[in-house]
Amino acid sequence: MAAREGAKRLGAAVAAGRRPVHDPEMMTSGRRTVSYSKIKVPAGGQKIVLGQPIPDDPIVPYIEGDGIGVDITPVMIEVIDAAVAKAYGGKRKIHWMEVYAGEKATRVYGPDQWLPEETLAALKEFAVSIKGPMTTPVGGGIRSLNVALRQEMDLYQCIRPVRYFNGVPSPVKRPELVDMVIFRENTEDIYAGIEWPAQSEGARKVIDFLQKEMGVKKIRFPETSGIGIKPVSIEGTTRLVRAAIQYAIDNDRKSVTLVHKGNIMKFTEGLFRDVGYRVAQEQFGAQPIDGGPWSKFTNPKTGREIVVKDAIADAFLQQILLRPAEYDVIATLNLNGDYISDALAAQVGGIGIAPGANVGDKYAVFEATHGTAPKYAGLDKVNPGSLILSAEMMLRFFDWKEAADLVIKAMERTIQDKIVTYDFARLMEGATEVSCSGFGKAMIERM
Ligand SMILES: NC(=O)C1=CN([C@@H]2O[C@H](COP(=O)(O)OP(=O)(O)OC[C@H]3O[C@@H](n4cnc5c(N)ncnc54)[C@H](OP(=O)(O)O)[C@@H]3O)[C@@H](O)[C@H]2O)C=CC1
Ligand SMILES: O=C(O)CCC(=O)C(=O)O
Ligand SMILES: [Mg+2]
Repeated sequence: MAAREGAKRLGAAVAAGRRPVHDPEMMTSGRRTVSYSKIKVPAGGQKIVLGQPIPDDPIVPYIEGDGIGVDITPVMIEVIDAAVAKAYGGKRKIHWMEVYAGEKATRVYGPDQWLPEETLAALKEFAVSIKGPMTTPVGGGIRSLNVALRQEMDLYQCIRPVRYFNGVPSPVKRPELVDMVIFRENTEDIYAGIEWPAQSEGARKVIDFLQKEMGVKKIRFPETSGIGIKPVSIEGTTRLVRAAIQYAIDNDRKSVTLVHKGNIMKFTEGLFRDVGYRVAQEQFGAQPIDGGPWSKFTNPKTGREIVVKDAIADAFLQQILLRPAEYDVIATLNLNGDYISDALAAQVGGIGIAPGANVGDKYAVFEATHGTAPKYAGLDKVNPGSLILSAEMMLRFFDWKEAADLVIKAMERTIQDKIVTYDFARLMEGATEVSCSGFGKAMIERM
């Protein structure tokens, strides 16, 4: 079976909250094959093998994360353990296994060990994991470890649902109209990290090549330009758009919007749009509406219509504020998806409750949308909601629906009782402000 078929199913399964069907080619060995130096594999618990039923006692690796990782990760674990215990009375239990990346890895493994090999090996061996945020310095320094993980593990779908919880303070009048799921391409685009600093030998060589070999005359200041390359492929676009459309089918959604800047970047963002429509037409039987390019097809599962349309990114950013109800599933490129994630999260109360999952053919790594918020690190202050809701997505992937529902119910009740962290408290009348761990406790009390 083609790997991309496996990808389609795993991605759709994560997004739809179903476990993937049996597929021998997606299986890793049921036995332990790797020995670890610093990672302590729990004595109890079993490895998740994709394609087989999720065990009742899965081992789940987690990366604590930099900055506020130290605050939110233990709270997430406490809340998820409580939900699982309450839902299954001890019949099911996650065996958490800490693995190291980012600043903590440099403390455990030594200087410059930001993403140790055994961490990557463990994330692959145990297939499904969750991570806190990791710091990326601006300008120089190490490249993003978050992006590196996505690329190394080929986690090509970044799935970020954006929905409103009643009672959350929002800067818009009708936040409840926002109900979108972003499918962000996660391995290509300008995020590939192919770039050279201004005045470096690399930049000079590339500029020289462009000017002399390619006849490029449009580099305004060639002597002082940094250069970045933006690869966008037919394969990468096809698999991402296919996953987004499959999600729309599985979840009875109304539309899939391809968001791009293809009027300006014709052969990258424009390619994304064109290939996106082609996928809809050739793989899902979509037919052009009024001569196209918007297209539609009948959802084979529900008989309802799904429209595939596109929007240019700048216009899209104003439309999600003015007419959010018109947008549903969003498929977009890496950089656009990064911007859109935070912008949409703000409409429903901010990145304190914005969850996500990175999904590929063989592995899934769940993670919040936000970063390390360094000024709050270690203060037990920030909202743990994003990471808790990312773990809730993981529970749905396990098909542990009862536990996932408990997490959502507890989140709703806690917010409705106006027990919130600082980010919501500062915008709400009559709220009780609690700490990060206090919010977790309040959630557990309301399960
Ligand atoms: N996937 C990842 O691991 C990501 C990592 N990063 C990295 O994180 C670092 C910091 O990035 P930065 O641009 O400051 O973005 P952050 O997302 O870390 O923080 C920006 C602001 O968002 C608010 N915020 C973030 N998290 C929470 C939370 N849990 N609860 C409440 N409010 C929250 C805070 O707002 P306020 O100040 O208003 O209180 C915070 O100052 C960078 O190194 C960046 O590269 C960034 C994004 C994703
Ligand atoms: O990797 C980083 O530091 C930032 C990534 C990011 O903002 C994101 O994935 O949303
Ligand atoms: Mg981001």
